[in-house]
Amino acid sequence: MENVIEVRELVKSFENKMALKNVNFQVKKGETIGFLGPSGSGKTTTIKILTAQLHPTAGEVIVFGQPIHKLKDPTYMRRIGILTDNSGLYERLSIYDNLALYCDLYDVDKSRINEVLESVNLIQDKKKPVQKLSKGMKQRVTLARAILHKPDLLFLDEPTSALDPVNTKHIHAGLKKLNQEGTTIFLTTHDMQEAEDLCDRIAFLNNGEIMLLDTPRNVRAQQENTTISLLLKGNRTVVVDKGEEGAKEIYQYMKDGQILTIHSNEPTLGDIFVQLTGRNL
Ligand SMILES: Nc1ncnc2c1ncn2[C@@H]1O[C@H](COP(=O)(O)OP(=O)(O)OP(=O)(O)O)[C@@H](O)[C@H]1O
Repeated sequence: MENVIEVRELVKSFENKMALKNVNFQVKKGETIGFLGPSGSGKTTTIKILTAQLHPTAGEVIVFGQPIHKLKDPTYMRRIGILTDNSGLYERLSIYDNLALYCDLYDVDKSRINEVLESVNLIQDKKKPVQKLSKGMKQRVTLARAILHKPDLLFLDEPTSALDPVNTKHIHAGLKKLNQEGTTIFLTTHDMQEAEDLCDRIAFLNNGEIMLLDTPRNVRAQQENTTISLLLKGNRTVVVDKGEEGAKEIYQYMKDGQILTIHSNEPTLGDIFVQLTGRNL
């Protein structure tokens, strides 16, 4: 399948700080890929390079089959949507009018505005001026703006960082729909659950290096889940190893009719990140 993004040996240095160190990855058309990492690991720098807001120090970055500097060309810019925390919204204009300006810029029919406002749960608020909105609402307006023109490639820098669980769910549903309609999505997040819900593949980024890049299922499968929890009569929980000794213990409890439930203790993606990097997200 066609690669929408190709990154080879990417390096980015700021003065004496190396923010990205020999980063390599590809993103296929129609994929949703997530970059996960703690603060300062290089997530935003990666997005800024991929959207031609920053120059790489070294390496090759290809988007839509073209070297990155070509992205400044309006033909390519139209194919991209970007959500960052730098909103650039017009504070005195209403939500609707902010989006209407973008419709003119991107040559999009204004009927699309209500559609995107539904998908970010803001249809009731469309007449409100941006300056009266909460942080989470502003984040949803910038997301609406990023998807207004149904981009082929959407970059989302922590898309739900300011949102409550209800709106997060709403946004996730909207993003899945957009992805099903063909938009390739590149997102960054601190949130493991978000990565699992949305991403076909996830990259663990630590100190500017990709430690692991795979499907959430394969990432989990690489780690041994070493224990099994047994809930016994009398509300007692026992944790046993998955080896022969554990099997003997389980057999004994079963024989004695003690076991109420059994479940294996799968590590979460968060646990795996800590195992790999020694750092929390
Ligand atoms: N313009 C800049 N000048 C100097 N250093 C920078 C600049 N931008 C980023 N850095 C440094 O590069 C590293 C990576 O930063 P980046 O913003 O990409 O991290 P991040 O993973 O997005 O973090 P966060 O989750 O906090 O947004 C950090 O050490 C940061 O201080």
